[in-house]
Amino acid sequence: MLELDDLYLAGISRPRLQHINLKLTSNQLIGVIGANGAGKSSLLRGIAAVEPQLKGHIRLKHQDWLRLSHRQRQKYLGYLPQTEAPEWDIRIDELVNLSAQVTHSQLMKHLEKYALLTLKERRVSQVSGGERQRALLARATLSEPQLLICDEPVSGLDVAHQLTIMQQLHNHARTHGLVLAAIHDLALAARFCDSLLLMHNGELVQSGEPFEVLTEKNLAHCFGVQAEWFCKDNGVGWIPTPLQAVKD
Ligand SMILES: Nc1ncnc2c1ncn2[C@@H]1O[C@H](COP(=O)(O)OP(=O)(O)OP(=O)(O)O)[C@@H](O)[C@H]1O
Repeated sequence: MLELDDLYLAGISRPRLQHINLKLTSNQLIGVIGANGAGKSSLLRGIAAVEPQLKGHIRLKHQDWLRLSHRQRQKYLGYLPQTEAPEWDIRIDELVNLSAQVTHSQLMKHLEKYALLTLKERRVSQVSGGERQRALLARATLSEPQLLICDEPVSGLDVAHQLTIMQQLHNHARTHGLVLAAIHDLALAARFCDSLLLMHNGELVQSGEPFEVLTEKNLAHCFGVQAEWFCKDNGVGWIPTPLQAVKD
């Protein structure tokens, strides 16, 4: 469904993205992982076509994605940037329905799915950071996009909402297409994602099933930690330890 061919994005001291080649099939939830500054947002912004300096080729369903008009891309794309502070202090239901413009009953159903029904009449300035994050994700998914790109969709959410949102992203992938999400919580990524893309210094170090990627070697090289993993029922957890002693 999505093909990335030699993506490159220049940076200040080093390229933000280099030599990114990848083919992704539909109906998958793909987690993009890596340490701070690894290039996760750069990759997602590049695919969302909001990085004008990006070099290389992207094909979505065999179409030259970067050459489509903004309007043509909007038919396929839902994008939740890393930090989006809404420009207008509008009501939550207006914010969610800003781009898709669905019917009242469709909107209510969607607000319920994202636990926003009781907040729908509040203004953006009258909700918490996590509630606003849920509203922005609800906005990105309202048109049921075939390509959904979310930059840290669960950062700042409480644990119950993290689990709900990860399950919804998984369901979205199965029903509508491809979902790419940058995720810092590796246990959540391992539990819900079909595949992981591990970024380091602007390069794609490895892609594959979660525990093919979350190896001792990769965790040490890309995150500077060693890890002990444990699985119970359908949950996955880990205890990371820094490789270098923390200085006082
Ligand atoms: N506009 C920019 N111009 C030049 N370099 C940038 C720009 N934005 C980010 N960078 C640099 O590009 C590299 C990758 O940044 P990016 O935001 O993609 O990382 P990330 O993996 O998403 O990190 P984080 O987990 O901290 O959000 C970093 O070294 C960063 O300092």
